[in-house]
Amino acid sequence: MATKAPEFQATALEAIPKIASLARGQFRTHKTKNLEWRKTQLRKLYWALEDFKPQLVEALKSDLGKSSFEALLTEVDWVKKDCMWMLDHLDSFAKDQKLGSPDVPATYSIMNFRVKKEPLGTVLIIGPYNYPVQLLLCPLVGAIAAGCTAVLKPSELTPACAMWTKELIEKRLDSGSFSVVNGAIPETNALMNEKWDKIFFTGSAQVGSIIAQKAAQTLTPVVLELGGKNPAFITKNCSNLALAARRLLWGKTQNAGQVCMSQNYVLIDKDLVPTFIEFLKVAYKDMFPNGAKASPDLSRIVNKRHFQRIKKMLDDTQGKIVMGGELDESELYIEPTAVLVNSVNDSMMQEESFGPIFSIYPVNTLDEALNIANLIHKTPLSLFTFGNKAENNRILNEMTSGGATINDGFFHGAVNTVPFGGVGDSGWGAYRGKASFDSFTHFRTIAETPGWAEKLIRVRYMPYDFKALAFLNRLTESKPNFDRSGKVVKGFGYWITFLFGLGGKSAKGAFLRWLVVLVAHYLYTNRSS
Ligand SMILES: NC(=O)C1=CN([C@@H]2O[C@H](COP(=O)(O)OP(=O)(O)OC[C@H]3O[C@@H](n4cnc5c(N)ncnc54)[C@H](O)[C@@H]3O)[C@@H](O)[C@H]2O)C=CC1
Ligand SMILES: CC1=C(/C=C/C(C)=C/C=C/C(C)=C/C=C/C=C(C)/C=C/C=C(C)/C=C/C=C(\C)C(=O)O)C(C)(C)CCC1
Repeated sequence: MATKAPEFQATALEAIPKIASLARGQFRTHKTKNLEWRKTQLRKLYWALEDFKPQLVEALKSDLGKSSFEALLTEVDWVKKDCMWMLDHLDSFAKDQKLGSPDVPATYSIMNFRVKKEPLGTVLIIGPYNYPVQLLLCPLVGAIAAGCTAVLKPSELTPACAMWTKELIEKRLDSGSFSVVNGAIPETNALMNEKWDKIFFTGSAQVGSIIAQKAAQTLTPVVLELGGKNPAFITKNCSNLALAARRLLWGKTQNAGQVCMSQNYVLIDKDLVPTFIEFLKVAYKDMFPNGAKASPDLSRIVNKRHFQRIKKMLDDTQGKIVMGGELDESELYIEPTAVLVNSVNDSMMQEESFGPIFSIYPVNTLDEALNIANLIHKTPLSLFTFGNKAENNRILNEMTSGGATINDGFFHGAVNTVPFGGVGDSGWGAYRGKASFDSFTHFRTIAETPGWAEKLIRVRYMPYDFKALAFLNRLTESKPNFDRSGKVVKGFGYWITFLFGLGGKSAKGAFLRWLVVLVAHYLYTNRSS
């Protein structure tokens, strides 16, 4: 039986410097460098999540109206899987990486170049409200794996989750190495006044910019996982419009569309619009046979402020609601809603939805769709394509995004082991899978110069000797196979490479090469003078 979450309590401002200093002190003991120590923390986190599961599921219900199905699939079990995956791969990630060819030229191979994976140090992780467990604790898995100590700042908008997270981290993980500071802007500002070795921020672009500016003052590196106005493209060659409608509706129903990577708007060939709307309604009926409000699966909007923000987008639109449209503030309920619009300046195109609503914008051509999408937001977090192969490739080629899914809603972000991150103003850096480990790791290059090699490498010392330099260059410089206009020159080297590439590495290939050599030799020796 789950107990009710402790009442939300912000961490005392004067305690924050001590918490940060303790985490820094714990890092300086060097215990986190030990892989077994890190694994123990990951194992403890796994079991803490398992043991606090009922509390977290209930907290997600009370903070966001999240169903227990989603609470498990996308939050608690998600992070548990992350712990297990990291435990399985940590040894190989943390191992020194020997550097050889092509990184190290053969002439320097005696220096035993290698890359040592070092923890960055003590890091700050700031989380958003929409997936309060997953988006706070997955970065933590990366930080623990890399050997960092960490202070976490959950969103104050999900207070029950914030309080349980504090309890599970501080009761179960190494004391002082991992702490949770609860609170809002003053507490985050107090944290930002401390020196960190990295700040991992997930949230809005507006706050991300504040964090990045403050971090820049102390040259602290930041990862920013931000939002975006994400487009979906449906072309006239879309092979299954019903499936496109169903899958895009999914993107706006999970967590009531409070998913930073779900679509904001759909650019669709104008001839397909009426059928697409019909298919959306069919998919809606399938998912919510008794209406969305009665569904036990649909989350609620996190609070009145966000409810009003989403409602304003609907109030301000000049478009026509073609699916959904019901709102009930007393329940923070917003029905999955599609709005047919005809202007890029419409509120439904210009604002980030971050809720269960999206717009449909009819276009005449794919060129027009690409122009509009690039105009609305050039570097969104995601994009989705529903066209034929050539069109999908064209969209991916002509518009960038943090990640992308072909033929579905946000599936590229629905697997916990592949890298996830934004581009440009939708985010800096990536995590999940190995990227989580890398994100908190310093890749430190080490060289080791043997004493016996002194004579070989003395060219570097003064007084400089140009003859020795010329000799070194002969050994290390490669000749360009291109001329000043950038064209590849097919000289002797090219034909030799071509010849040796003929037929690949097989015996047949070797036979072919010798055949060419013999024929060339025969032709040369028997040429008419
Ligand atoms: N790329 C990604 O992985 C994700 C991005 N997001 C984005 O996050 C936003 C929604 O999440 P929110 O929690 O509302 O984001 P938010 O930016 O309002 O808050 C995020 C965190 O920053 C803190 N914060 C808020 N205002 C601050 C200030 N002035 N100074 C310092 N700290 C401050 C909050 O306490 C919270 O912990 C959306 O824009 C969404 O697109 C959300 C989830 C995932
Ligand atoms: C079981 C067998 C098979 C395979 C079955 C398959 C492929 C099942 C697929 C299940 C699917 C589609 C599950 C969908 C899961 C969606 C998830 C986990 C969504 C997660 C969303 C998240 C984490 C959201 C994050 C939000 C973020 C970051 C944000 O707001 O920014 C075979 C292979 C067919 C064989 C037989 C058995």
